[in-house]
Amino acid sequence: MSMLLRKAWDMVLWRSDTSTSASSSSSSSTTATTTATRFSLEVAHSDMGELEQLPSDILMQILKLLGPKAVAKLSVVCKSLRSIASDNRLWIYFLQTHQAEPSGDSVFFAETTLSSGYPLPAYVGHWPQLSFKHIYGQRAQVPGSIIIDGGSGYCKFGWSKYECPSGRSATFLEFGNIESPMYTRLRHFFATIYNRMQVKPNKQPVIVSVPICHYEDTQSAKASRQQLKEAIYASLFDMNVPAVCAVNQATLALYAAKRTSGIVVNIGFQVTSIVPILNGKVMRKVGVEVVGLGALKLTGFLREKMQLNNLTFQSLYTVRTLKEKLCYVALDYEAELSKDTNASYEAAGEGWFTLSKERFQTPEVLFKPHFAGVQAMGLHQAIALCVEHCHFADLPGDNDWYKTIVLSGGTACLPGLAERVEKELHTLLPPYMFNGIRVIPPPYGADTPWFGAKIIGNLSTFPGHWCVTKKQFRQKPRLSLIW
Ligand SMILES: Nc1ncnc2c1ncn2[C@@H]1O[C@H](COP(=O)(O)OP(=O)(O)OP(=O)(O)O)[C@@H](O)[C@H]1O
Repeated sequence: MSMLLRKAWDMVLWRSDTSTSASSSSSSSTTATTTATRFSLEVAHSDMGELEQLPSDILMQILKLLGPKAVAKLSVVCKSLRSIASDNRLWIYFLQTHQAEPSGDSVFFAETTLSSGYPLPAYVGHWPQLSFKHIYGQRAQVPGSIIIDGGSGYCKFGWSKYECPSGRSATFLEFGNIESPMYTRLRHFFATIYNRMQVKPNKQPVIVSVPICHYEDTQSAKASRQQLKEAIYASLFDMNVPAVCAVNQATLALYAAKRTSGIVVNIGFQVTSIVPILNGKVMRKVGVEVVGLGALKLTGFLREKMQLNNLTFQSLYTVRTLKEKLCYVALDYEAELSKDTNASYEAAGEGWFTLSKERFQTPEVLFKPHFAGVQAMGLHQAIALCVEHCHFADLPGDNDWYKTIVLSGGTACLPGLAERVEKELHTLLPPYMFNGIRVIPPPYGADTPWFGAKIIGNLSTFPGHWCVTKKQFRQKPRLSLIW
């Protein structure tokens, strides 16, 4: 293997030498002479020699080890090498290993669907042939952007070129309600995040994600949304951020699932929103359902159950951890009650805890809010209602656009949730509405909207089509922005 690597490396070095000599000669002689020299050099080295004997998968492994720069040089050595060194699988591998992309599929989705910015193209008639080698090169030129997913409970922040968020903070505890359009609060919030990332605001574009709020299709809700938008843009531009892209969390979660249409069920910190989205646009006219139940309620419910069972704990953080580590959603609640469901977990600094029925009774609150004293419809009923509204809205285009249901939010990571939602929808909806429905668990766990933002931030066309610059904002503050 090392011999072969050396041989491949020699080819890279040879290519570097010839390109240097060719370019230096081009400055001193005529174009015709340079072309002739280059041609003869290439003919002389047009075979792959021993490398040709190798099975292509072995050769592919060697190229993977050489890395993208060397492979790009090799691709001009000869025809056979050009073909293998341009193989999309190889460049998908480099996109994953050198540019921290989660998968080739998400790059393909982004470049074919999101690259021309918002509004998204309504219908892509045929999928174009993409060269991932070309995309790799273009993406290498794109400056990294800052991503701030300002969840109402927990903020996740980091760099688009990194694999995952680099930090988190408890938004509500630290900054209060960032959905209320208070300039000073937002300015403090953003300044603190930039400080924690140790980065100057004027260097990179920023992608900001905010929870879906003021969701009604009324004039006053529209005015509140506009006010919040303007406060976000004004606070960031006053900090000299060069360009801002603000998208709501639900739309980003849909992009993370490689979709542009569907229903996003975001189980948030205090409320759950069920958001129909068509071609990247929130269908407020169809109706966003909001249920007054979120992560906080579930933690509170488990705390009460533990207190009733004389399980003592020092901090609410322990209860939250037990919820995350031990709770799950029962497929059949009644049947689960008769099973042995004991399980234990060692919470840091507090020792071992054993939970039993609380493990599935806690998430059951989502389906039976009255368990927690909340008067609201269950999650499944709210989703079914949204599906009905989408069906009868009879919007132009694909009739089944709403049949992909993407779960989002930390609570949506509870094991068994997608299966249970699907089962309940099967019972609640007539077959012509249910057939084709697919419920997808959060594609990137609790950080799903952050990853949706990363997909946008690493586009080969970013920031061009997605961002608003300070100048644009100052000239036209009320321009219709992505929300
Ligand atoms: N694996 C898990 N299982 C269950 N709950 C989880 C899991 N991971 C995180 N959570 C819970 O998710 C909650 C935080 O959710 P999330 O980060 O989505 O909130 P948020 O983005 O601030 O909400 P919002 O959508 O209102 O802005 C916490 O209560 C946490 O305990």
